[in-house]
Amino acid sequence: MADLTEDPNPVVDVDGLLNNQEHNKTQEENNNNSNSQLKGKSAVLRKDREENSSKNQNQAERDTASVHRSGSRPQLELCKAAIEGNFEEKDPTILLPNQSDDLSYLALDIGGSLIKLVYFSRHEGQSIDDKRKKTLKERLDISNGTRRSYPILGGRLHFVKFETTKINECLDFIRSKQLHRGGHHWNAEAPANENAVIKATGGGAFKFADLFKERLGVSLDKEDEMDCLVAGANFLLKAIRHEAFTHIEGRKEFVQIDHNDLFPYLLVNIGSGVSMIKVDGDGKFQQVSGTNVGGGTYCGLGRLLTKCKSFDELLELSQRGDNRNIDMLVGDIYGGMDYSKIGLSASTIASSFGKAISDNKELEDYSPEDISLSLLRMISYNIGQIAYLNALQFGLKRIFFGGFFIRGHAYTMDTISFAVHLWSQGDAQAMFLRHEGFLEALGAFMSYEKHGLDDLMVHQLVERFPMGAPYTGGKIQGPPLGDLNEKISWMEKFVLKGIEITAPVPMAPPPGTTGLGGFEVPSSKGSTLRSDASALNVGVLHLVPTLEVFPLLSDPKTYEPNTIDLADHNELEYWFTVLSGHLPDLVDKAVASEGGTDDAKRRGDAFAHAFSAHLSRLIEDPAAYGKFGLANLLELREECLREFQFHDAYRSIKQRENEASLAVLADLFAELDSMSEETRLLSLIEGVLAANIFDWGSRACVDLYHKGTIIEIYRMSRNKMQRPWRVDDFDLFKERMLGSGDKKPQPHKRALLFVDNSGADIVLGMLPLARELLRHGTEVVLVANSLPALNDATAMEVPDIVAEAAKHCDILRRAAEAGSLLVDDMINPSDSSKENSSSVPLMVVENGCGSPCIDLRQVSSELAAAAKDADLIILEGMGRALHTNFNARFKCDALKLAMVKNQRLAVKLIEGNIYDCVCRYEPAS
Ligand SMILES: CC(C)(COP(=O)(O)O)[C@@H](O)C(=O)NCCC(=O)O
Ligand SMILES: [Mn+2]
Repeated sequence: MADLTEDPNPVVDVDGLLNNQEHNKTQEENNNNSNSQLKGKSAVLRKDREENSSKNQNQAERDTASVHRSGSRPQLELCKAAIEGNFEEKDPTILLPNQSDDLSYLALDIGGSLIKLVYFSRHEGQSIDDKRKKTLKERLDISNGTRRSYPILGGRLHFVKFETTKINECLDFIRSKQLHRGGHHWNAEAPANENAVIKATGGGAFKFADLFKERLGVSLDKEDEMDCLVAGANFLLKAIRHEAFTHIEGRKEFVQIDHNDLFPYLLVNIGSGVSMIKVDGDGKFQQVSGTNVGGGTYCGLGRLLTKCKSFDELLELSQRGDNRNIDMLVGDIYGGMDYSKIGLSASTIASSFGKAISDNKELEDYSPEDISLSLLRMISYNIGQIAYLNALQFGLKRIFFGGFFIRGHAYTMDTISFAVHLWSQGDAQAMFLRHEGFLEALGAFMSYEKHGLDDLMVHQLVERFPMGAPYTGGKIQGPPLGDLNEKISWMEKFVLKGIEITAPVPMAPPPGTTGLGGFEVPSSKGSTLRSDASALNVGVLHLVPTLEVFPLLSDPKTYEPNTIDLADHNELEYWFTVLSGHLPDLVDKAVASEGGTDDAKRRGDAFAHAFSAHLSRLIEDPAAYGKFGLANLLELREECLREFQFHDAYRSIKQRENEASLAVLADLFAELDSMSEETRLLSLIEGVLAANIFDWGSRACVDLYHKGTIIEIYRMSRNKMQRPWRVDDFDLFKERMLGSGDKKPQPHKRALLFVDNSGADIVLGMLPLARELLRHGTEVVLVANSLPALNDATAMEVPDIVAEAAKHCDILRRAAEAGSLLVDDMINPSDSSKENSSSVPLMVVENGCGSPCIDLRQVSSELAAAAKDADLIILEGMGRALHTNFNARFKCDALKLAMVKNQRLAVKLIEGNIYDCVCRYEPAS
């Protein structure tokens, strides 16, 4: 498509349709006027439409229902909420008398310095099974009863740490959440149990057993630490896609482990001492070696040598140290040169603390910082070396390191990695685990019977990062922020930091921690590798047994949803700046969607700070939340909105755009019907591409909306359509649809249409295309979001849109009836049964997500079921066809349609310009 203007970032002149007065209108005002403006102006589209406010009301109610149905967060019952105690208090307790308790289960790992908790929570009452859904289930042959129903499925796992010295806080936390009530009974209805038992491991399970009995009335059921360690590691490595990562020269790289090819491996657990365990399977392991030089040695020697009191203090010191002042390096021996013959660089440590032999200095003459770093490296290096030698001896390909010594500390991991690399001559790699600190607690949790956790597969787990969680994996801290008010006041306390991070200043790519093969000084890293900054965040694990891998992916193993890799620092920098720039507008929309009340404003501010804090955290460490692409970032924004109870920020915009578009739909149908089949197909695809311009997530488009009404912009966009598009496989698609010459091809059996935005996009773009497919005898399934994201149409909203559209079109009406879409709104129920049989059905399914993009490894079971008979998929919009899935290959024919509404993406992806279009057709592979 040609540029809308010559300027790649244009202010678009809508074909001279607008007068100056109109230029100043907002989109909302314009849309309200759209009906009258249409009259007589458009040759294509002409129709008045009555106001239908009762329908809007209906829609709003459905939206709310939608949130309850598949909302990914609990709804807080704030009625009669009250602050307990003094309002001026720093962290007042907020009582929520009407909040029903979550069902929760708990396991503990009580170590010498930290208590780790893993607990489960389930929120009830999330499913409404309406008539439409039931019919759909029958049609798609989705059964309910086959899954083994364990109590744990369908909830969340939370990971929390406390310092052991603050065990009272931990007990208060358990009590406040009633985590001790569930015990091992898995029964929500069970009354508080006199003989309740909590699974626990670690020395503290013995030491604090009486305290737990006294304070909470529960007994600790002690589990063996090593059993727990291995069970936790096995679960994580099998169930979390990117649990393991390498850490080389300051760079984390996530490793996808094939869970069928996990065993055997070496697990190195670095606590006070070090255990090395050969793991051969679930519950199958043996300790093969170890060393007494471990975390305790670092702490003990460090304390004697530096007067530091704690492990964290020591680590902090090491950040500012320079081990060259105390270690003897290869260069010291070789006059500054590398010992290249055996591959040792000048900066490699030849002898830890070796300089002290000849320096003729006393302990006080060395800085505690340098001592701490030398010690840390000495111990890490030694552990890495011994681990590798054991892996070699037992023929183990993989070595995973865990234990409290590591704590996500960059230099520790780099040093271990260096040792493994050096001594294996590059054959072996050290790997670390994101949930490293929680292995034993998770293992203790696994030791409850019949939890169902080990039946869960990778695609049934979704990790989310609600506020409060971001720091639980890094700095040790207390309870996560459980309720909304707590979160808001926490965010308010961060206002200063928030201002600082509203416009994140991207940093240069982090320099290597060690330099090539050696040990450079950490001071060169400035703040980029603070010990807490480099720690990985541990989110909340949502266990969603209904998620499935999309069955039409050619190769799910190699499938990567994200097109843009945020590991590329330039990309990260760009997209962070863009998303920060969107924030003020988004907050305005969100607050307005909730009536602009003071409460909504307060939540809006908190949301802005929370999302900025996420951005800031990710700028600091792009790997902090695991492997994170642009699609994850866009989803994080939606999740963050939901967290602050903005369930549908674009609700009214969507409604207005739907109405304006539906008003002209009949005319569009009439015009399309007057065309030849070939012209019509082209016009339909053009229509989809043109209408994809209605995207409230694109800065450029939003600026555009101030310039005209929906219909004006739609017409302008259509008029500018010029083939060839930047990616133009239309002819190929046409041939598949219409054949060439006299040969009529077999129509597709079933098409899945992944719809995108509300308004013109779905009404004037995708619905007419769906209608054409139906006309060809192809069943059509409209696939829409489960939860709102920007102005995307949701699966709850689409049936009403279809019902409205069906009023203007027999094809749609019959197909919708055949697909039982009109069960609630049957236009003429009496004649439906006969026609049902003669029409292919039109159906709607939810996709299982609430994001502008889609990761096809985790889709709803109804979409997976609908996919089984599908031989065509159409992915529409930038989020689903470009940001994600642009490179995805499918087992069936696939059409990817989108307008590129971002200049940088256009350059990067298609070497084109903003508003260029993509029509990529890929026959079944
Ligand atoms: C969020 C989106 C992917 C939604 O696009 P859509 O899928 O609706 O076509 C898109 O608006 C986007 O990439 N925005 C980037 C930010 C910008 O250009 O302002
Ligand atoms: Mn969209």
